[in-house]
Amino acid sequence: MITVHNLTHDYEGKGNASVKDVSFQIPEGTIFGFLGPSGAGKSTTQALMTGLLRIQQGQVLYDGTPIQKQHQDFYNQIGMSFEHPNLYGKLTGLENLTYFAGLFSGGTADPRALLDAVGLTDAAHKRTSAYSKGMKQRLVFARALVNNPRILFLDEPTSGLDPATAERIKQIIRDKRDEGCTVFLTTHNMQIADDLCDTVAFLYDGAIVAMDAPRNLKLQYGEKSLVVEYRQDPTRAAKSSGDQASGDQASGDQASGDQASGDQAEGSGREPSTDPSSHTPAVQREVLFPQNPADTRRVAELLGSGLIETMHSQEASLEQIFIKLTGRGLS
Ligand SMILES: Nc1ncnc2c1ncn2[C@@H]1O[C@H](COP(=O)(O)OP(=O)(O)OP(=O)(O)O)[C@@H](O)[C@H]1O
Repeated sequence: MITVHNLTHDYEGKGNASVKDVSFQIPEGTIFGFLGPSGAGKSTTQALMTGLLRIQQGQVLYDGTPIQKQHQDFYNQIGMSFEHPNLYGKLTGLENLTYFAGLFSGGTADPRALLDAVGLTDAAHKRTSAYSKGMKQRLVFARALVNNPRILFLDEPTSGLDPATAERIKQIIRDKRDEGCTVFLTTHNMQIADDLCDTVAFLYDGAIVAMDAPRNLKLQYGEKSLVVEYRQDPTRAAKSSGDQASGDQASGDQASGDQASGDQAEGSGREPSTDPSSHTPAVQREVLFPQNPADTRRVAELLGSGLIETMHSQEASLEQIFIKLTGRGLS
């Protein structure tokens, strides 16, 4: 269990603290997401938790023991990956990992297996100065795992990665958690947090403004919305079906109009989404909030129109909740 208790840090001692009375607990074998915009105090908190910064006020305890009293062996048990890769550019990926593994006194993971896990086998013998940003990012992530850590500190582990690679890294993080590793993950990315974290804390201007499981935050602060897809134009719909009933072909204008908008519509639902040859009218999409009286009237109106194609409820995203609580987004 990691316990952070009333942590406050003022770099310049001028009363404008970067971290303000921050407290949380992270049970073993869980993923804790620390979310906040740039300058919120995430890195400062992480530096205090890992002993990189001296604690001025408050406590950081690992299984009840303050970090200041941890034995040197404590550092054999933690892994850290930073957003900005710090690698030896003249060494290959494999050499970087092998060198790093040699710094730990406990058992370490096989560097080749780690390279394989993050998709860098083919680049194992390439100097890291020639790696792309994403490759460096993956190597730094692999390096954080080299000492089979019990606690992982991850800073934006998937930023700049393509979706498939990001998914691969996310799965490794989940696997580590399932093996009992405790993960402290700092990010701006609410989707990653939602996908991975057991608990998230929203940090804003040095203070925690909300903290809970993503699902609970959505239940507590999130406003559900209704996504309604409906046929756009009843007169066109009537005309079109009338034409069909009478055996007429649609006019050139009608057909080309549907074609143009139908092309835009594939998958989005915002624009017409029909086969132009079917004469089915265009489909529009609206997001409505039932707690808003005007939106409730609109839902009733659409229901009464008989034009609705689909309707489903949608949960608020963590990003929307963060904006609701702080008045600003994460980027
Ligand atoms: N060494 C330092 N000296 C003085 N102020 C600092 C120092 N490091 C950070 N700060 C200030 O502390 C505040 C929090 O910074 P911190 O780097 O912890 O934020 P962050 O949430 O990690 O931001 P980012 O997402 O951009 O990394 C900022 O106002 C920053 O300017």
